[in-house]
Amino acid sequence: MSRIEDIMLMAPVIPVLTIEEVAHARPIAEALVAGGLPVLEVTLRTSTALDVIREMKQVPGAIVGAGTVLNEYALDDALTAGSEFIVSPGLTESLAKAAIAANVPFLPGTATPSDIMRGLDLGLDRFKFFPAEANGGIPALKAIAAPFGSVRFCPTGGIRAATAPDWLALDAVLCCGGSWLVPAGEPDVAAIEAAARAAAAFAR
Ligand SMILES: O=C(O)C(=O)C[C@H](O)[C@H](O)COP(=O)(O)O
Repeated sequence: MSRIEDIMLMAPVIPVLTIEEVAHARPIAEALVAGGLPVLEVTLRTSTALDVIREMKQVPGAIVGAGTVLNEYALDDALTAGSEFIVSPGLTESLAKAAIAANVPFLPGTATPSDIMRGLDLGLDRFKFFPAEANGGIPALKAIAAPFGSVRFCPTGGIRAATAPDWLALDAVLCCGGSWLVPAGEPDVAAIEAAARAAAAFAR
């Protein structure tokens, strides 16, 4: 089993976190881990993201990765901050080769059969399906995955608590990602833990 698959199987949902305030990092990570979601994707969409990764890594049980990794430079920054896995919205050969060379679990985004074939050529077979809902939702992933029997996905983008179980019911889906667990603003840790607990209980 690849190491990215190990991470994908740790919980049914990977919270996608865009956090502005470094002070929010630990309480949010603690609430998610307490609720049963240890795998945390911190998007590199804020100037604070690398510090957020460093803070979250202090939380026992958290497996902290970087999302929105767009190129090799962002990959280097993410690894220096201690990211334990790397997520990208897309798949470029330069980023994929750098991630493989760095020996870090890597989940690149795919939206089409050609994306998947480029990934397979590079030796990858676990992908994000992004943007999951806007790209046609469950019927699209079913159709796109059909020719690729052993490929597995983490759909992300537009998925919410009410729709995640339907995605998780697909054979091609190992887990799904989403930002719904942690709304923007001052964190309500009780609500985050409750949302995590509900998500952690989703069957797959
Ligand atoms: O930043 C990235 O690397 C992305 O690929 C985008 C995120 O995965 C989605 O924005 C999450 O989608 P929502 O759950 O609909 O908010």
